[in-house]
Amino acid sequence: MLKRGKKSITGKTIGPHGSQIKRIKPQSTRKIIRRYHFLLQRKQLLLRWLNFQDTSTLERDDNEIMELVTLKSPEFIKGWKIRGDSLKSRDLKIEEQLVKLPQSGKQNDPSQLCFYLGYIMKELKDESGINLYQEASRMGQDANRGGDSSKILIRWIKENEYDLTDSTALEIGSLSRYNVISTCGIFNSVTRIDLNNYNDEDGIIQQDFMERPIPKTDNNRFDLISCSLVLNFVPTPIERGSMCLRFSEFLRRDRPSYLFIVLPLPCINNSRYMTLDYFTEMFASLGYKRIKYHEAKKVCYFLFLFNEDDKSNESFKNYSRKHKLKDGPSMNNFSITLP
Ligand SMILES: C[S@@+](CC[C@H](N)C(=O)[O-])C[C@H]1O[C@@H](n2cnc3c(N)ncnc32)[C@H](O)[C@@H]1O
Repeated sequence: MLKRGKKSITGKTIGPHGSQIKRIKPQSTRKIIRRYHFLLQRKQLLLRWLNFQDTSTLERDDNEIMELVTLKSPEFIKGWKIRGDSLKSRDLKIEEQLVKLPQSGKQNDPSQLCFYLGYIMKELKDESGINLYQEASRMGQDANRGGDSSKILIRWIKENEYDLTDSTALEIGSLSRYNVISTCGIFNSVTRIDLNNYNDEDGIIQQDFMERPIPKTDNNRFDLISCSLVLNFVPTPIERGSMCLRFSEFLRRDRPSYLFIVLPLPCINNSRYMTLDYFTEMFASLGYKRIKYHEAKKVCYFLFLFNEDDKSNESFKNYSRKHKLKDGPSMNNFSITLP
């Protein structure tokens, strides 16, 4: 019998559960994921510097942004086209300039910034770019590399004997129907959604959580939402806040319901604008009580119990802008602001 990740008789590498997927080495996995997040961050920085980051812009999609930036400067198109369709070699000079952007950026003339934006948006848009990113994320979840994060969620549920009889779960940012949340047999059904499903993995609905229709009755709400490494993927603090606010629309109110969140550890322990206490208190204002927390080497896991009656409109206003909580040269700026 073939084991996961072993070579088949034809020499092709077999991925989880027999699917044929390209294997990516752990170092490359990390590089791809890091670069993707780096490009997302630089895109936001450029949009801000080019004054496209007002609240109305948040509603705009990439096509609209492209039209607006092109009107500002045709350099955007030059940046977009510079690499043509050659996906192998990156433009190292531009990549270097992008790294130094925070130091040099504001002095650059706007058309140069538009050029960089064109380059970045093409890189991000490229289907094979996102495909590779998702594949890298999926490889990161491989059992040989520690497994997917729902493993710890299910351990907590079993250890604490949470009653989830006849229950349903929603997995946001799902990359595989074989994650432990789906295979553990605890849930009657697991709805899996992701913005992209380029690998056409069966059983994952291609859907933006922010566009998912809001259920009107508890029968259509979920007992548990799992949101692993998704909030950090959402580009701006206010969009992250909107996502946090929206979770409760999908959680049952007639019996205990749960929210499981996983974040890269530096979002919580090395940000100027976020700490463990701040995150916990922000969620408390939204009606969530933290019942479990675990820090691993690189990520941290939260399990919250939701209670609609604990929502406090007054206190959640405290989180509508970012507060500098700490400072230091090597800290990041991860933050969440509630709309
Ligand atoms: C880093 S991957 C994490 C995947 C997996 N959950 C894990 O823990 O490794 C982030 C995923 O979140 C998805 N995502 C981001 N925003 C989303 C949204 N608004 N709705 C649905 N999926 C979203 C992305 O498409 C991406 O596949």
